[in-house]
Amino acid sequence: MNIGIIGLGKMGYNLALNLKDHNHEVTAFDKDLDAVERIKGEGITGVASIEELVQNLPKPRVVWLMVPAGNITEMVIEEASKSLEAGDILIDGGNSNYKDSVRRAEQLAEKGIYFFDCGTSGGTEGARHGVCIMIGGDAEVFKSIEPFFKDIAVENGYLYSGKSGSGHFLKMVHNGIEYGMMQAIAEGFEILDKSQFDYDYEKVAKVWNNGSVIRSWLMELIENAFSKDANLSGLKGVMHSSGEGKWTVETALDLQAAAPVITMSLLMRYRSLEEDTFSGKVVAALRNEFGGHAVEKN
Ligand SMILES: O=C(O)[C@H](O)[C@@H](O)[C@H](O)[C@H](O)COP(=O)(O)O
Repeated sequence: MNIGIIGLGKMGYNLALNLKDHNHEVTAFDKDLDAVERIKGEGITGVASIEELVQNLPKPRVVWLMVPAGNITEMVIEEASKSLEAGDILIDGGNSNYKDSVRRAEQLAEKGIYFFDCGTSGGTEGARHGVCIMIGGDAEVFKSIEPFFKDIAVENGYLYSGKSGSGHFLKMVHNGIEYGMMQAIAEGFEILDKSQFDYDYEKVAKVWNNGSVIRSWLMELIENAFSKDANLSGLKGVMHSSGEGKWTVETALDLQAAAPVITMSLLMRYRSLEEDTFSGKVVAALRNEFGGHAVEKN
């Protein structure tokens, strides 16, 4: 089958190769023309514009976006929708906010274009060799593109989750869970690190990965990280976030769903971005005022 890929970053590039491995005819575009040149070297058709990509595909066209969520996705969809026609299919495989996906599906439907919001998990390795995908959009049209998902996903690794928005909503909650799981693992190692015992963290992660209740891919990844840097001393404990955790917490609040673990793990990420905090100074000052407790000064 034919498919166009827009966005040849780490995820898009690997997805394009994964699709090609499964004998799909891939046409690829990225504004970084070096990436286009590189993928041509892999035997994939590379083009110099979105318009050319659309023209290169047989109708009804299937175009998969793999670009950063937010403004870039918005601009690329606007650009692609100028060339796409009624009956064509646009898949957003990025981490878009589900509310944007609901709106985009409605706007594109006015032109007869089918939009699928597609949460893609598994990192770059997953994109290359077997991904996990959650897909929202038209149930009937989904059947026509299901072979793509079946081919590039791991076994049982794709789900048609329902109407537009449901794919990105599911991915958002998945990422919220990811925040909480990572934070719990991190806190466990923090306690070990502050204890009187002298643990080898790589070995700890390894033993936990063999038969324990908390064995997991995340534990394997941290085992791997400890194997490269035994105490992670080369890293700063600064935890950035790209929005999905925040949206999960906002959604939980809107729905009055109690989600303390995910919420706290998001707040820990924000806290990690600051060297010192004003709130900390305020509490220190209050303790000093009412109890004469010691403060540390700059
Ligand atoms: O399932 C996945 O493969 C991940 O969830 C991925 O999609 C995520 O976007 C990034 O790992 C960063 O997310 P944060 O920047 O929010 O931590």
